[in-house]
Parts: sequence; C-alpha cells; structure tokens
Amino acid sequence: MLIPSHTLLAPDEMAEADRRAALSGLSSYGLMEQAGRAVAAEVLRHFPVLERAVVLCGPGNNGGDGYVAARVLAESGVPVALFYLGDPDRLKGDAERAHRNCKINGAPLSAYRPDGGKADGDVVIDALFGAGLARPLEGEVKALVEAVNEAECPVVAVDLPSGIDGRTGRVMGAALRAQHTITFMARKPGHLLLPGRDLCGHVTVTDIGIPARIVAACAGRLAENGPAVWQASLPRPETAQHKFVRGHLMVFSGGPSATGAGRLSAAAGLRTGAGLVTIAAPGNALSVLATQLTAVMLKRIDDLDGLEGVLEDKRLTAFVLGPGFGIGERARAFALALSGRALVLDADGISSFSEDPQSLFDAFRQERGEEQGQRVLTPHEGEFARLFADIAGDRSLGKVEKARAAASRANAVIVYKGADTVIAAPDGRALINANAPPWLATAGSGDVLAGIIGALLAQKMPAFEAAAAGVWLHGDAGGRLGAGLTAEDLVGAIGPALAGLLAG
Ligand SMILES: NC(=O)C1=CN([C@@H]2O[C@H](COP(=O)(O)OP(=O)(O)OC[C@H]3O[C@@H](n4cnc5c(N)ncnc54)[C@H](O)[C@@H]3O)[C@@H](O)[C@H]2O)[C@@H](O)CC1
Ligand SMILES: Nc1ncnc2c1ncn2[C@@H]1O[C@H](COP(=O)(O)OP(=O)(O)O)[C@@H](O)[C@H]1O
Ligand SMILES: [K+]
Repeated sequence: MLIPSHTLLAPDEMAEADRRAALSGLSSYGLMEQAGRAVAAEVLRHFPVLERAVVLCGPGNNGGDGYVAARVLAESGVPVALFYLGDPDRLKGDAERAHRNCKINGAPLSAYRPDGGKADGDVVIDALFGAGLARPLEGEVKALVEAVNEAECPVVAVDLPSGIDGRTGRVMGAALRAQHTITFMARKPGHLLLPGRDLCGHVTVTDIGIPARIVAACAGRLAENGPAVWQASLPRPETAQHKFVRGHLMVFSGGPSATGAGRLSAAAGLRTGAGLVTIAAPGNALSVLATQLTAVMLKRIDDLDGLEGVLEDKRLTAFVLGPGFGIGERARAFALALSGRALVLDADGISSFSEDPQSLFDAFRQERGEEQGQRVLTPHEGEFARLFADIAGDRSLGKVEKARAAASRANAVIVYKGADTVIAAPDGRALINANAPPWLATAGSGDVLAGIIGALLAQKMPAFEAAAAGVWLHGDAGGRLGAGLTAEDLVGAIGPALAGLLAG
C-alpha cells in the first residue's frame, strides 16, 4: 500500500501515527535515524560542495533529527558546526540518544553568527522546531531566525521551517525562510497553507518506514485538492447524450451597466460542459446582452414573480447568482427562492446577506427537492468576513477550520478563495488547493470560477466534488496561460484544462 500523494496529516495526527508505529513494534529511534539520514542526504544532494553545514538543534525530537543529520554529514566529510537551543543535557528519549551518538561539540545558539549571501557561506540545517512548535518564537531564537533570514543563508528545514505552525501555516512570531523542506511520510497543512507554503521552498516527502496503513488510519478528512479526490464523479460526455442530459445552467445578470460578470460566468459554464446556458436578466439589460451573446441564451426575469415562474421548469439544473448582480433586497429574495436548488452563490449574492446571514443559513437548512444540499458559497476573504464575522475573527482557527465551521453553519459547501483556496463540506471534508498561479488575481476571475462550478453542478456532480474540481480546473487553466492572463483568456483555457483531465 502506498500513501497517496495528496494525503495531509495535521501535526497531532502525525504524532498519533508515530505513537501507533511504536506500539506496533517499530523503534521510534529507528524512525529518527531514518529522518536524520534523509535530511543529510537531501543536503548533500542540493549542496554537493559546501564550506560549512550549520546545524541548529532544538530541544525536542526535531532537534533529535538534527543531531542525526549532523553526525551523518560529519561522517561524510562535511565540516559541521552545531548550535543548540536549551541545555542538551536535558534532552530526553530519542533526542537524548541522537545527541549522545553525535560526538560533535556544539555551542549555544547565541554563539552563532550567520555567514550567508555568498557561494561559500553557511548552509543552515534548521532542526529547531517542527511539529511540536507550541508558542510564538521570541527572544534569542526569534532574533536568530531573523538574522539567518537577513543573511540570506540557504536553509534546509527539517519537517517544517521553524516558526511555521504545521496546522495553520501561520508564522508564529518569526519563521525561517527555507529553500528546501524535508518532511516525513506525508505533508502537513502548513506546507500548503499560506504563508507557510511560501516559506517552505521546495518540499520533499520521505518515507521513514511508518507503515502506510498506519498513516492512512491516522489521516483525517483533509487532503490536497486534486483529480484523485473527484475524478470518479467528473461528468464525462457520452456518445448517446443530447444537450439536455448535460444540464441547463442559468446565470443571473445585473442591469444594463453590469452584464460583464454574468457573461463571464455563462461563457465559463458553457466551456465546462453544461449542455445549455441561459442568462436571466432584467428587461432593461436585454438589448445590451443580446448584442454580446451567441451560444448562450437569454431570458427576461425582472422580479421574484418572474423567477418563480421560471423555476417551475425542472430542466434547469443549476444556477449562478451574484456576479455583477447588485447588492440588496432583490438579491436576497432571489437567493432565498433558489435555496432549494443547485446553486452557486457568489459575490453580491453573498454580500447581500451581511446584515442577516442567518436568514440564508435557515433557508439552506430546509431540505427540499432532489437538488437539496447542492449549494456552494464562494467567498473571498472580505465576503467570508461579511457572512461569518465571528469565525473570521477567531485567531485560534486556521483557514481550514474556518472554512469547515462556515460550511457546517451555512449547510453549504464553502469555497474560501485566495491563493490557498480551501473547499469545505458541512460534513467536515476539506481540501486545500495549491495549483493556482498568482495571475488569477485579476478582475472577473472569480466570475469564471462561479460559472465552472455551476456547470459541474448542472451536470449533477455532487456539490463538494463540483466545487473542488471547479477550483482545480480554474487553477489549471490559469497555469496554462501564465503571465498577463485575463478572465476572458481563462474562459478559453478551460477546454484544454478539461481535455487534460479527461485524458488523464
Ligand atoms: N513520525 C514522527 O512524528 C517523527 C517525528 N520526528 C521529528 O519529531 C518532530 C516533533 O518532535 P517534538 O514533538 O518533540 O517537537 P519539536 O521538536 O518540534 O518541538 C518541541 C520542543 O520545542 C519546545 N518549543 C515549542 N515551541 C517553542 C518556542 N516557541 N520556543 C521555544 N521552545 C519551544 C517544546 O517545549 C519542546 O521542547 C517532528 O517535527 C520531526 O522532525 C522524527 O524524529 C521522525 C519521526
Ligand atoms: N494570489 C493568488 N494566487 C492564486 N489565486 C488567486 C490569488 N488571488 C486570487 N486568486 C483566485 O482568483 C479568484 C479571484 O476571485 P474574486 O476575488 O472573486 O475576484 P473577482 O471578483 O475579480 O472575480 C479566486 O478564485 C481566487 O482564489
Ligand atoms: K525545523
């Protein structure tokens, strides 16, 4: 059994895997030896010629890995300087043994003066803190971390760059900026969540011998977003299908001066394989839209009565409400009327509920019809705070926990957008997305995402999978375009992204 590459283990889950491995008879010191050796090998691989390896060892097992790596590097003929935090005579368990076996005379951390920024400078092996980081860095260790960063020494981090919280990816006081990070068995959420991801550099996962079945049993309901998670439920066109089988997506447009966002969503929906896409618009926007649309159809809907009439047509299989729609009573009424159908609520559709989010959540709690539960909310950070102010402000929660709490409260799938978008379901499943290039931060990019997810919902993909696949496709399309992309280009790149997925 292999550990799937999208597996993520929170630090407490990794500690549990460690504990179960020891209970199953594996030597925990043996695991530390494997870990330390792997670190030394990684250092030699990246820096085959190095003047001085500086190993910084902390007071726990991360430091233990450091003592093993220092010993192995010295045995390989590398000049090693070792600096420790705390009193090494007070080390316990495996770390004490690793220290005992390492015959290098170290010095206290305060004695280290980073020598960096040039070809023959220090290569720093960071074994100060890993999964056991318990509080913000302060005092001498914080000053040292800042000095190493300032000196621009290349850093190879053991498990995590010291100062990064493995659960949330947050910087605790200060954190080392690593060029390479070597972690064990599976990545932690902090390797993917920002700013942790940026500070890890290139991450290598090494098997140190904990059986895959133990790792799998300890993994929770969080993983990296990718095709392995939802490929099986991705809609695939079949020869015998006609367009109605591929779903009918309705996108709501704003008034005559705000039709672009809805058009982007609709175009993205069509590209993502919805059989039919209709833009619903108020009467005064119809002539503007009519000059802009070809394959996308147009339907006049002015008010709630008009919407309710249209909703009798059960061939409409999903809806996108929010892009360019306008904030206010009309958006609230439309969202509540659509709350029992497959719905992507985005942008203005979300912001319209900032005064009374509970009314939306109450509507989502009422189960109605066959599309029940197929609701996706796609807030960026600002919109998230409007609907979930208390959750957004809770400093104890990371982005994953925030998205999960919001999904449970709203009874909807939450796509908490950003460079590290988190997708969470009310039942606790969650995914961190990491394939989005920064070029996606461009006007209209969110409208395209809403249309992609809407089209997948229209084709009956379950909401969590549709949201996750949509976010991934959006990122992949962006990655194919790169620098200078616009939201219109993004629509054009959905086809190649989908083709790549369906071929894979
Ligand atoms: N399967 C596993 O879990 C394995 C874990 N290993 C290593 O063990 C590490 C986890 O070891 P530990 O749980 O001992 O934790 P760490 O060694 O990461 O840190 C815990 C120690 O740091 C101190 N500390 C925490 N935050 C501090 C702060 N802000 N300022 C000063 N001191 C602070 C704690 O009091 C404790 O002494 C992993 O990151 C990994 O490197 C490896 O040995 C191999 C096996
Ligand atoms: N720095 C970034 N790196 C990668 N993706 C990003 C970044 N910033 C934003 N995104 C993505 O781009 C999209 C922007 O959506 P949104 O904020 O709603 O923009 P708009 O309202 O202009 O359409 C989201 O999918 C978000 O996850
Ligand atoms: K570390």
